[in-house]
Amino acid sequence: MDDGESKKESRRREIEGGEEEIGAKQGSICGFESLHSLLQSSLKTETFQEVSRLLLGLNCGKPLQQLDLPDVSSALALEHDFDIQSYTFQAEKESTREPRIVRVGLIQNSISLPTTASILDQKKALIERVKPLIDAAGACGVNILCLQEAWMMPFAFCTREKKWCEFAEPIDGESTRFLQELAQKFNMVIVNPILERDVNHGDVLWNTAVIIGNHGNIIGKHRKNHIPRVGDFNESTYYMEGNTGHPVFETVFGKIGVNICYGRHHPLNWLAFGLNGAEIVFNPSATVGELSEPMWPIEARNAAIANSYFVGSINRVGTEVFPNPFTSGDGKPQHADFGHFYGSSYFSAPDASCSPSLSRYRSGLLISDMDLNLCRQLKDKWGFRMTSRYDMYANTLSQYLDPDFTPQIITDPLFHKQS
Ligand SMILES: NC(=O)NCCC(=O)O
Repeated sequence: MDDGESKKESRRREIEGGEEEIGAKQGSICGFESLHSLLQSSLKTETFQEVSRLLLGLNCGKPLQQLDLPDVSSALALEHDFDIQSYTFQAEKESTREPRIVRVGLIQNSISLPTTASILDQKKALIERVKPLIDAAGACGVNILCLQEAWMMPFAFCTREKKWCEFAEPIDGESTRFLQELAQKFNMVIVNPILERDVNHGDVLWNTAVIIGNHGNIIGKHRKNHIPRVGDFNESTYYMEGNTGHPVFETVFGKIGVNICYGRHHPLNWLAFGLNGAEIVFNPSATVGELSEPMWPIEARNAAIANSYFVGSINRVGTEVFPNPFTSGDGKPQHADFGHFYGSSYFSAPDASCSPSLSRYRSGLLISDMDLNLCRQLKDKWGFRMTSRYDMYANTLSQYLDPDFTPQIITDPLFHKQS
């Protein structure tokens, strides 16, 4: 048994005998931070390589390479207890275009204070939690960074209590001002997902992503298009479906769009960002294991393939407990937490490759270099835009929207006779 194999064997024994340790790490997968680390530690090297090829795909015919990060970022990760990982997606060399390599970062985090702390203290603690992760991204030269959905608050929408509306802030509010400084300092585009208070339109609320340019300027905003009405996701009690369409923001580092959380279940939402020319679409999310975990590794990856762009998927981590128990009309006993937010942020590429995901229970920073030339290379290879038959679907959709629509069903003439 070589050294690597014996380490794996002893880890396996540790896991098999270590139920206590497993239970102690709430949110772990059999004691591991992620499915990837479980497989890596549990399988023989060659078996793991083959499993990875099938699960994560290949980029330019090779497994995804890891990036070297500066020591300062690893030191920050150690000091502030966060997961940090980095990869690089390559493209084929072209004769007429230089590579367009951009370094992209995703941040997932847990809340820092209990939900019973004062709102001001909770916000301050979240800023303090996220700051070292952004500093690490800055030290690594990240060009575009995206935070998780409504990162400046606990995901309190399960409760339906209106006191949480106090977390809302205008587009140029506290979190934007905090990030504007860092955007300028690190020459970084930052996507800031917030609960927005629209002060110019009667103080209404939205679930919004503010796009901050690398000079600290506000480039624009996008409001969540699809609002969930599933399980404890009672967000429709707080805000309505967005009214900003599918904007793509042309930044100095590339064209980006933001498909906020539940929008990832809607293929047309992904499509519209693609039609508007997005090269990277971020999916800042807040979702829990019981509800959506089997969907998580599929939907964004499928969108990246179908639309020939990169996707950065982010989910918060941890279990958030609220002062008053709630129910959500699903017959379940009243409860005071939302379930476990399973993190697992990851990148997907247009060539069907994807990165391993971040921890299932720790805050983390995922960094990836991506050559944006890969988008057009995949369009040329697969021709999805050319073969898409949009005219046919436009027709079907407009027929469907007619109140007198009848589905196009051709019934077997023998079917009714048989029954
Ligand atoms: N935040 C949010 O939209 N969550 C909905 C649940 C899901 O889409 O998995």
